[in-house]
Amino acid sequence: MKALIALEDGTVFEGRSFTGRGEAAGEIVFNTSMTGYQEILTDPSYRGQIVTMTYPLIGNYGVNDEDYESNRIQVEAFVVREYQSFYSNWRAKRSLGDWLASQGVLGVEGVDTRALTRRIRIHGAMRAVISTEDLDPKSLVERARSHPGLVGRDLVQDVTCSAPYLWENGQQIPAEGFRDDDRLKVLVIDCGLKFNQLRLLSQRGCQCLVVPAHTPASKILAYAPDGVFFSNGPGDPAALPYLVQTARELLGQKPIFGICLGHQILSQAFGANTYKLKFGHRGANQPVKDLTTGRIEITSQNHGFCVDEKTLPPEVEITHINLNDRTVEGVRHRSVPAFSVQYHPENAPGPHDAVYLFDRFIDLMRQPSR
Ligand SMILES: NC(=O)CC[C@H](N)C(=O)O
Repeated sequence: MKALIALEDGTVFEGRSFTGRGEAAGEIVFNTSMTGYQEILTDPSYRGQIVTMTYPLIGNYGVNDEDYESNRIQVEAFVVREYQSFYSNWRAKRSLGDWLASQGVLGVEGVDTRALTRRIRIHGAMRAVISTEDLDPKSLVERARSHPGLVGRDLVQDVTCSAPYLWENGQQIPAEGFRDDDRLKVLVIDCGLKFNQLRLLSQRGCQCLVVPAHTPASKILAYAPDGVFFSNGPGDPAALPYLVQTARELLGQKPIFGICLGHQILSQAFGANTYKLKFGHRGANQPVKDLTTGRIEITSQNHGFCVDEKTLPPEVEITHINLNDRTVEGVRHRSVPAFSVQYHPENAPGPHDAVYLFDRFIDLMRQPSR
């Protein structure tokens, strides 16, 4: 079935749906990972976005029961060069196409994804509409132009959990507080988190209580955690003043670790601003330098906004930079226990180079003064 993708700059690409009829709108972005589509599709940070993969062959290892990063497919639609319905992997349970269709998410193949990616790289991430229903290019371009886009939108409220839960043995268990045991208690603020963050904290002996993004600092402190973690999440970090306020109130009270959107929230609590990158960083081989050790790490990334280096106050140190474009990838406060990174050390999908950051957080929580 024919499908069209119309961008706000008037460009129209043609492809074929491999999931039946459908239509979606959002910001169109590209991801350069060669594998990991199951984790990418379930990453809540992609809410509001149509994702295209630069790797040309997608679907050949199917979809399994383990590699979910949240409870549903989060992207608005998925665009590939060549979809492979014949899959082969010992863990696979279903095809990518069946899985997308079962959740009503449009998948389109046969698209010139090199041209599409080049367009986004040159002109920036754009609003787009993708459809099998409306095949009139003019009307689709008009509709892409009237889409609200991401800037100024709080998408966290669409993806955060509705009630607190404990993460125990890979299960989400509704809970009103921590269990009384010897494990370190990590209060996780769910801005659209990826499950691998919980898996890695649990593997390191932490008990994780996940709470909705609107939970105020007073309530967070009443849970008496050993540390607070701000997760990744979708949309514009500048549209989340309530989360910035929470982080500000927690600074100096508890050790804090933030990932991606969590890093952007923490940086704003430090007094910095964020801005939108032209086309963002999305992939599994972004080079980052840890300025505190001199080590280079290859990282997994997915973000379209960034912390403005010029607005960071002197009491905050830049700990990591991106070696492709020198943008800020990590910060830490010089006097209170709070640090964060713009990339995804939970590595799902992606290389494990940055997993040491979870150990840094644990060390911070274990320091006797706290
Ligand atoms: N993965 C994330 O947390 C993304 C953060 C934010 N939505 C951005 O695009 O920059």
